[in-house]
Amino acid sequence: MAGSGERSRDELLEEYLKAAVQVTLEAGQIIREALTSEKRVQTKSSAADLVTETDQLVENLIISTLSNKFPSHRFIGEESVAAGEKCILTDDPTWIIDPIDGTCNFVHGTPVVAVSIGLSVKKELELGVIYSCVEEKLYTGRKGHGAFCNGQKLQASTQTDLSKALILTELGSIRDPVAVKMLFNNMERLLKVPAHGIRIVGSAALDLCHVAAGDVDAFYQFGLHCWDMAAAAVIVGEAGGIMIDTAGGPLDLMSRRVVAAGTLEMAYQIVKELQPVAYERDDSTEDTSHSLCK
Ligand SMILES: O=P([O-])([O-])O[C@@H]1[C@@H](O)[C@H](O)[C@@H](O)[C@H](O)[C@@H]1O
Ligand SMILES: [Mg+2]
Ligand SMILES: [Mg+2]
Repeated sequence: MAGSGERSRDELLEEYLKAAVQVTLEAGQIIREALTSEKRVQTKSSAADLVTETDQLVENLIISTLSNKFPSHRFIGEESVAAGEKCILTDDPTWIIDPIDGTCNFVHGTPVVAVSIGLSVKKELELGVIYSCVEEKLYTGRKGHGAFCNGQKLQASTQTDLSKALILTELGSIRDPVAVKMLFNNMERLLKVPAHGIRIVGSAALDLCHVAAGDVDAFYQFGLHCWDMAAAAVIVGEAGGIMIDTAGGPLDLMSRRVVAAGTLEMAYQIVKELQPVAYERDDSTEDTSHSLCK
């Protein structure tokens, strides 16, 4: 039990959640105000993998704010990794940050953009905050304490039949013809079941918030990153949903692939239909660029 001077683990996690919410709302306002302004756009792993000065500014704001409050914490940020920082998870409290999820939407002024901040402690995802900046919907989840959207408790879908499912996915920023063909093949296989429908909104984090809210039945993607999934893994789990690997095993945060659903039965039916698209892991240190999608 913590002494009177020390805070309990529960109190610390509450403090971490509060700090994440505060900086997320601040970041969301910056993004909302910049949505329709002139942007300096650069590309990363492909001509469709975009980054703007707002992504970088927001990530710096989040990291500087949280590291000032919690100097012993570590950070995995999408744009810091793009600038060469390592994407390695240790036992230390680690914030996993996507400053703008939906940057392509942001570049085009499409109002489907989010900030996503997850926290891992001893390699366990403990809390997540995702802010849909234009809708002003704040999704939060803390392990063992439920998931909420603007304070309303979230409950994932109870649908167990793939032929009655509305599914979300994302195509990512890969434009290699073979990989694109494989991505469409997966959609075709699901539509042949037939699933009710497939939708693409351009933000994996917001897709996963829809799974947590129960207004879609499932989401899957090959090619997303740990920062797209970290916060959402807590929010979906706390809403009674499930996030697993596309091969059916437990979620592997660094694997670049995921199936999320309101029920395990739904997730397994999707796993059965999917053909794998191999991407280089987020934490990969070998040079596998010749054989895997980036
Ligand atoms: O880059 P970003 O906007 O943070 O994240 C986006 C992901 O949320 C989405 O799943 C993927 O399809 C896009 O290519 C992009 O990676
Ligand atoms: Mg993202
Ligand atoms: Mg991003």
